Amino acid sequence: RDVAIIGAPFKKGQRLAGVEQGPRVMREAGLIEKIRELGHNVEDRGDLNFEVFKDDPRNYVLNPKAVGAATKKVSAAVEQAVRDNKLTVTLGGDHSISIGTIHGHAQAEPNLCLLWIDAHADINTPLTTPSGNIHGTPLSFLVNQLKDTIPWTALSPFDWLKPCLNITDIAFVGLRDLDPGERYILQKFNITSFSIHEVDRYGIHEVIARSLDAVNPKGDRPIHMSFDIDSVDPAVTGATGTPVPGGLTFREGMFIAEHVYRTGLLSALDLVEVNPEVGSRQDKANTVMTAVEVLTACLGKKREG
Ligand SMILES: N[C@](CCCC[B-](O)(O)O)(CCN1CCC(O)CC1)C(=O)O
Ligand SMILES: [Mn+2]
Ligand SMILES: [Mn+2]
Ligand SMILES: [Mn+2]
Repeated sequence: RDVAIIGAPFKKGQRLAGVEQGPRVMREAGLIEKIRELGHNVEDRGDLNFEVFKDDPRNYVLNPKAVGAATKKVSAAVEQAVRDNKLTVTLGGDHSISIGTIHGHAQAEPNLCLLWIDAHADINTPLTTPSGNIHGTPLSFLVNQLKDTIPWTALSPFDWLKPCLNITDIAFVGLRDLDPGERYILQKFNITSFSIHEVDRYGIHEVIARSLDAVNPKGDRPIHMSFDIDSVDPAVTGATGTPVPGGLTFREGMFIAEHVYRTGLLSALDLVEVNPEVGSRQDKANTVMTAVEVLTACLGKKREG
């Protein structure tokens, strides 16, 4: 396949500095070359430039202008790459960028299904978010069934955005830290979700197989996978903004990636929330290495020695 890499050095979906360095540190770890070594024709489309907004007062959520403008750019870039028939990889940056990656992907592939690999559901609405950080809310902006929970007129920077996902198109893997509003939404809509408890109970193969069976039963839908590095255990990936103990092992993360690659249906992929300024130097090295390994496994690298 032809692969396009898009850098989204974005941090305004949350409060910590450093997550905007994600694309740089993943490239410096040789990501592009490692993907090329797999035989792919890789086009690095560089980093998107995001407009800075001086006055960006909180309006339910933090940095609405910055996030609205940035995600609009991300959407256009991902849409173009998918239309160019590229397997499109977007490097974050915080998880708010997925408002753009999924919207853009859906313009070109309306029948997509979504795998959300994360310690968190990121489905708070602007009214339920406990932090105001948009990286905890991206799915509420995208899902048809939640469109009436968004104060669209107040959030005019998002007026370009039309919900494009059915809540039944989503499967969560790795959940272990939900807010009350999120728990309510997951239960109300009976969303397919496999927490770490289920990973322990069924094993990762069964969990990813059931996830795909739920959202792509006929194996005929393009897959969008949004991989938050904090889905993996912080002992392995401590360089991230919202670490939660008891996450996926390195091997479980790799298994998810390998299994999704083998469907042959992966169409767009996000790797987000790598923050090299959080934790120790060892945390940074481990986190960047894990991110790069997961990405190359998504693109066909096999653990066979
Ligand atoms: N659910 C959180 C975390 C979002 C993480 C976004 B990411 O993209 O990294 O998945 C808040 C989580 N929770 C709030 C209460 C605290 O005691 C513990 C953290 C939120 O701020 O919405
Ligand atoms: Mn290729
Ligand atoms: Mn997370
Ligand atoms: Mn996330």
